[in-house]
Amino acid sequence: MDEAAIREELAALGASLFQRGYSVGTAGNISVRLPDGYLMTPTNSCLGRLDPARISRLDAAWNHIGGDRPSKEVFMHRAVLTARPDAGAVVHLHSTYATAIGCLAEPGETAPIPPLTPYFVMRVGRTLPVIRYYRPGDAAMEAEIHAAAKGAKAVLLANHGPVVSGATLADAVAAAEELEESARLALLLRGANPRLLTPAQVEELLAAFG
Ligand SMILES: O=C(O)[C@@H](O)C(=O)COP(=O)(O)O
Ligand SMILES: [Zn+2]
Repeated sequence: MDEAAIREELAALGASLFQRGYSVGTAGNISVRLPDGYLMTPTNSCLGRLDPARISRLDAAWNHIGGDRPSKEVFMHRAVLTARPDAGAVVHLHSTYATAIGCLAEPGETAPIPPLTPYFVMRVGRTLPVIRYYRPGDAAMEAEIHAAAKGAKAVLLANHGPVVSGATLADAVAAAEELEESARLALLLRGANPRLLTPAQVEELLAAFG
């Protein structure tokens, strides 16, 4: 896919997330890896109304070289995309249920959402490290997210929201949606002692789809 097509896809998927309530106002940001740099949603932009031509362009060293000023979360996205060379995109949301889990979980926890359904394991994996609270845009978050993302497709920022990677932009968006629905299920079933997938069932899924 050429850059123009990726810009169009980014705007279309941002709008889709926004229209279905995964993002409200100007919350959230998305980045996509290119052969010679990155695309990133502009700071203070609404995911529902992205103009493909104004999406921020960064070079391979993460310098802003075109489009509107990039998201203040460059450090967050750089942390994941440098930790995971196979990742092609990163989606950060303030989606309600995942963020609620991020307000309940303790920083350092690695599985704040239990393995309730196969698709969560297939899309997000076995672990979802909880990163301690940092002010949005704080460069200090980069090292902790980078270390955690080496072993996890997604991380959960305490009192802030999820950061999800995928091989492609479509994969990252699908994983972010699945994470949100799994968080919703987990909260719905909180205290109800639901049956979880067994470790052997999780292993089987990871071997087949991980
Ligand atoms: O929570 C925040 O402030 C940011 O993480 C965010 O979601 C939106 O920031 P920008 O991408 O800079 O608009
Ligand atoms: Zn945010």
